[in-house]
Amino acid sequence: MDDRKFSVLIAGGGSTYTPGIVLTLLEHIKKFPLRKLKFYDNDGERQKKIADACRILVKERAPEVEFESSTNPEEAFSDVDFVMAQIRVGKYAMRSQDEKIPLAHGVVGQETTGPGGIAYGLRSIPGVIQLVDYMEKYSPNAWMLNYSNPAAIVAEATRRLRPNSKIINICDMPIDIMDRMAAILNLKDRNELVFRYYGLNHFGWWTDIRDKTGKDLMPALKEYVAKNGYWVGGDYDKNTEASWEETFKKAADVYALDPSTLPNTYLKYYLYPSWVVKHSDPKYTRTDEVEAYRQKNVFGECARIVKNSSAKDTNFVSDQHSTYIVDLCTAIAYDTKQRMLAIIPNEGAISNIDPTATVEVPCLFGATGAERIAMGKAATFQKGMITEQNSVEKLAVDAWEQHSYVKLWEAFSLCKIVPDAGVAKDILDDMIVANKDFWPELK
Ligand SMILES: NC(=O)c1ccc[n+]([C@@H]2O[C@H](COP(=O)([O-])OP(=O)(O)OC[C@H]3O[C@@H](n4cnc5c(N)ncnc54)[C@H](O)[C@@H]3O)[C@@H](O)[C@H]2O)c1
Ligand SMILES: O=P(O)(O)OC[C@H]1O[C@H](O[C@H]2[C@H](O)[C@@H](O)[C@@H](O)O[C@@H]2CO)[C@H](O)[C@@H](O)[C@@H]1O
Ligand SMILES: [Mn+2]
Repeated sequence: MDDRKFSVLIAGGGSTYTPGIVLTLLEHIKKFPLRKLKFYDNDGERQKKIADACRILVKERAPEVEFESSTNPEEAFSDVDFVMAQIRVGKYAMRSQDEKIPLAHGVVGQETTGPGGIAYGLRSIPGVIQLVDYMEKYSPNAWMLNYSNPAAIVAEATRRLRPNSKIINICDMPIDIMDRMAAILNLKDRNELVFRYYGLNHFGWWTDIRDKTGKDLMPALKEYVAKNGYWVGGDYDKNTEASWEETFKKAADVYALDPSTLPNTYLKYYLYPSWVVKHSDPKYTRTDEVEAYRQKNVFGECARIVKNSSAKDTNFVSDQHSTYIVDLCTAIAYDTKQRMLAIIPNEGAISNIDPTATVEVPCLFGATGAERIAMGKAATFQKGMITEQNSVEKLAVDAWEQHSYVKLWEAFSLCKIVPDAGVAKDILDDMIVANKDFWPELK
């Protein structure tokens, strides 16, 4: 370890994830030393509520760290080593539309999946590209870890539009599942697992999981997942919300389709769309839950901290999502070559998939970014699914680049969870109206 200290910018400072990330950064300050912590958001009012509380948190726990919060890109992006990007273009109001419009047509309504995910993608592309451009202008040596969703479409867009940028797109879903796997096996945490995984973001499979002695852990995990999915229960799941409980349990049915691998939970939307629609309330979707619980708790706790001028007794906790991000920064900063997942141009990592596909595979993280590890061939079932879904993601980016109605209609129609091109068109036409302030005008 040398004597460097880092300046970190959280872009999307007003996000519900911000306090958890700040807490994790402070808890890991010995491993990843900080000199500055900065927030940037284009909604100053929302960001201020989080920033006022985090300023107190930082002052109490690490007074040597400078804290700044700004809506001015030059101020925010100057003198920065790492940018953690977590914006939600259109905020929860638009996430709600992404979920409710498809459901009104009997189709899965989900943040990153199907028509909802595509709609969100077309909003996120310009937002994330703008962040990359700010970073390159004001701190050209910085790295961006982007987890603004839908990460698959955003990563395809940055691959095409900013191919040389120092942006790494990431997701915490496999992290959450691997921590569950460790709990199922009575191991300490995900770092005990040596794994092989391949697919697209929110669309992948583990093919091999071992402990550090090389012992195959797949048989025990499969036996458990076949009965319980990734649901651990008890203390482990005491704060898990009902909709996530349903998702973790449904992984048992997803697993049944290919007992040679273990699946990502998001595959439930593609493989059991009718079941998902049947279990959805078109008037009360995940956004309503998030607004009623996570957003309310986070902003409520921030207000409490500000009122008390103290965060000593805060109930904010560091979670898997933020420990993963700190692990990634540490690996890049100190060239540790830690093996973690990234969403990255394929270039042979999955040998029988288009080299220009944007895939999710294990990578070695170090000073030059993420180096993909070859995962071999996708099996027939996976190859078919990946090829179709990756084409959907590519068509969505084509549509945004070319302002093309037809490309977007093709993306909706090709998507596995949309029954036919007629339904696709009906959803698309409603979404064009809802997204008029965000999407390019389609020809
Ligand atoms: N990849 C992953 O695994 C993963 C995990 C968790 C969350 N996320 C993503 O993180 C993001 C934040 O989620 P959240 O639920 O906390 O949302 P949120 O709405 O609470 O926060 C997002 C913030 O982004 C700001 N914002 C929107 N557009 C912006 C722009 N163009 N420039 C600057 N700021 C902008 C908003 O004002 C808001 O404060 C979402 O994109 C979500 O999907 C990803
Ligand atoms: O519906 P939300 O907003 O609660 O979650 C959507 C996100 O879900 C995944 O991230 C989970 C993660 O798996 C879990 O461990 C914990 O950290 O919460 C995260 C958010 O709830 C998914 O990977 C993200 O891409 C989604 O945005
Ligand atoms: Mn994710």
